Amino acid sequence: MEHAFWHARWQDGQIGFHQAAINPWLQQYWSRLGVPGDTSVLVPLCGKSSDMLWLREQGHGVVGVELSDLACRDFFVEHGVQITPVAVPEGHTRERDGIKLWSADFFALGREHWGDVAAVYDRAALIALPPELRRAYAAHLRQELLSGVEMLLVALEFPGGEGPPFSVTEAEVRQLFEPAFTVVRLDQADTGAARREVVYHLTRQ
Ligand SMILES: C[S@@+](CC[C@H](N)C(=O)[O-])C[C@H]1O[C@@H](n2cnc3c(N)ncnc32)[C@H](O)[C@@H]1O
Repeated sequence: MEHAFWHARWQDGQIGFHQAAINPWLQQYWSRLGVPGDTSVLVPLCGKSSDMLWLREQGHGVVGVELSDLACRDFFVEHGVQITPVAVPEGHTRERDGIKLWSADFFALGREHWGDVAAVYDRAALIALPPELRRAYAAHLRQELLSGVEMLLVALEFPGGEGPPFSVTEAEVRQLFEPAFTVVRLDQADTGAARREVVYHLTRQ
């Protein structure tokens, strides 16, 4: 998926993927991961997700990575915070009250940028990427995450169709992440139009 595609989506306000409400799977299953509250959580391809605020409220530091500078700006502005972005070689950063957003290509950042994280929260990140980038995404996480890092992954399954979003089955999740990660399917729910959300708990081995 070209960067220009996502920049255009944000520019034109075509962000139907954005949810104003906190994700119910996050609220239901986060505690199952057993991540201590004073640790940091990486949120890849974060958009302007309010889920980051919820994670912060649980005591976590939050590091979000998002291609669109508009999205990063809007996240803070919509929560009443004006921040001057800091230019860095990879893009820009904005940081306030334990939430740091990088407007940068996720694949250009690694552990040296996002620091020590105990967990990853993926809602609509993996499924936003076409097949070759899904492989690159899983490989990048495998490369950059230390043993013991937990991950909550919300995927979507549906027959056929052109993405994004893309349908990502359990078989593909396992193919992408095992054996470097253990993969436990936690739950699922039909969301209408033959779509099913499936939530997984992964642990980096
Ligand atoms: C489907 S949206 C999901 C956003 C967010 N996770 C949510 O739940 O609202 C996917 C996001 O990934 C961003 N994105 C796509 N490719 C990216 C990349 N290579 N690096 C960082 N962000 C990227 C897009 O700009 C878009 O905001």
